Amino acid sequence: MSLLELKDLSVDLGHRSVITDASFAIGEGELVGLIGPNGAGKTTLMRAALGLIDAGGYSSLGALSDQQRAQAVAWMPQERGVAWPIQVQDLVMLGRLPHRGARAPIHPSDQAAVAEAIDQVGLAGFEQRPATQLSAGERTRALIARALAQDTPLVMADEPIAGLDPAHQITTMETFAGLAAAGRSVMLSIHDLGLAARHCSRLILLGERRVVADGTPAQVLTAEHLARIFHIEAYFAETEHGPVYQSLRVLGV
Ligand SMILES: Nc1ncnc2c1ncn2[C@@H]1O[C@H](COP(=O)(O)OP(=O)(O)OP(=O)(O)O)[C@@H](O)[C@H]1O
Repeated sequence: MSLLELKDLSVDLGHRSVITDASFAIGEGELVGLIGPNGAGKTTLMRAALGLIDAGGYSSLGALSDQQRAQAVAWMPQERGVAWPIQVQDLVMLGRLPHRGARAPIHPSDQAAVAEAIDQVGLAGFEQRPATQLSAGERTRALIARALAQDTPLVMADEPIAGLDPAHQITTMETFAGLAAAGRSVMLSIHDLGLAARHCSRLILLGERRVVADGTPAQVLTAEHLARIFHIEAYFAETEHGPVYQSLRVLGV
């Protein structure tokens, strides 16, 4: 079953074409890394898929009501600001709103989902801390927890591991891989191609205003794609530790 289907999705911003004719589907059990240089259109593609900005073509999420969409997909935007001193447990509980409604009492299953999500991001003990008193990385993890607590078939996250320390980058990717193993799916934009290669089951490469490649890390992180789209040379190998990727040098410099 497709959790997201895009057909010929096209976006113009400021009278400029940003994405043309993006078509792909995300099924159950996938961890999809959306990669591409700065400005390639990763955020734009995800926001258009969610129906947050106008786009041509078709997104399967586009026709859903706000509540249906919030039950189908958890969205973690790139902005990490929390404007008021809400406690971490209450911030994460906001992820339960699509299921219980704003006025319904909190059910033990909501509390269990929140506690599990807080534990998954390593914030146990921070439940009553105001989110405004967290470090940037801790706040990012609280927002990941809010998306996890939403308990949706699909999670879409814009650079969720940016700013996290190495251990939390790995545990976050492992948490996402765990969701995929359980039949849910995650699509995240990501600049760390090493972690993308290691943890994602599939990569979608954006460049030249379109989907340039879509496949396994080995199929997408080819020398030709890296040179043409990222202007870099890199090392990539399937090893006993799994896929290993390292950017080496900028080409033409
Ligand atoms: N409101 C806007 N009006 C005009 N152009 C915009 C607008 N928002 C974004 N853009 C442009 O659209 C292009 C795609 O931006 P987008 O944020 O989707 O890229 P990205 O791949 O997510 O980049 P990054 O890796 O830097 O986060 C960029 O060239 C950007 O300058």
